[in-house]
Amino acid sequence: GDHWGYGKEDGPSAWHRHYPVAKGSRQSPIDIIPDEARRDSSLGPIFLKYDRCTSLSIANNGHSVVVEFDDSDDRSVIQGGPLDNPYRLKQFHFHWGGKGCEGSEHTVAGVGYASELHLVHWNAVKYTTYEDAATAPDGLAVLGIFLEQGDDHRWLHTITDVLYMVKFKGSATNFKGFNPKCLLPSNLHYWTYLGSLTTPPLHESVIWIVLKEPIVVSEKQLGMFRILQFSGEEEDQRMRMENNFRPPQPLKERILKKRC
Ligand SMILES: CN[C@@H]1CN(c2cccc(OC)c2)S(=O)(=O)c2sc(S(N)(=O)=O)cc21
Ligand SMILES: [Zn+2]
Repeated sequence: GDHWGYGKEDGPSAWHRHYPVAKGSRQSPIDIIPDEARRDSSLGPIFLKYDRCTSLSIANNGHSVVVEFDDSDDRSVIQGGPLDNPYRLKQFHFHWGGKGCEGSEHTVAGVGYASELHLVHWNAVKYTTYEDAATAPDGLAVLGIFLEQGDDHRWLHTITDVLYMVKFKGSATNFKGFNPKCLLPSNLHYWTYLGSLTTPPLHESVIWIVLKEPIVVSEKQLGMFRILQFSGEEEDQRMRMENNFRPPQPLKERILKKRC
């Protein structure tokens, strides 16, 4: 099983022991410095075609809460921006902090948000399976959306109201008819760079597209994420799921880009 986590012994600073790519040349997340982002005239707008998306389930995988989609055809894709073809939506999940402190993975000029939503897509044009795509340099496209603490988010309730059903690691339940379009901010201005999964296996296979505009959610809604447990129901050690974020990694020889 997964022998990694976010604790002192098994957390991000220890991942390199089992996953040496943790010290690679295109690791994620990064600290985004807006003034250093290079304008790129070849970057067009991104298009999210989620209208026919089919959510299937919501689950606690011991690292986050994940909503899985039917990715057996191109019914829900992201395209445009830095992408050469459409990438299929496979799942989305969140990263968050402890009481009132940081929680996002990417930071902006050194400042973190309370949480970060990741919509994971894969290149089904070039690769036959998700697993093949997840190890290819242009295999995945992850859309990152910051969550800022403030007023209640009307639609996030659809998710936070069912978290009690997936409290423990390994629990899952039906979650049909959810369209993540309702979690998007009003404008899709973005930064983009070549990076990796932010969790083991840390594959350097992700084209990151991080939206500039956060969505606003309430402290109460953020608190609902913290009823989740890293641990399974049978384990006697209760481990509240929080601070499940990797800190920013060295940019190295990469250039952060933005649309003109
Ligand atoms: C546990 N964390 C997820 C692992 N996944 C996974 C699943 C199946 C195979 C595989 O590699 C072969 C990886 S994943 O690709 O769904 C992603 S994306 C991602 S993030 N934070 O960078 O957006 C974390 C994870
Ligand atoms: Zn993630």
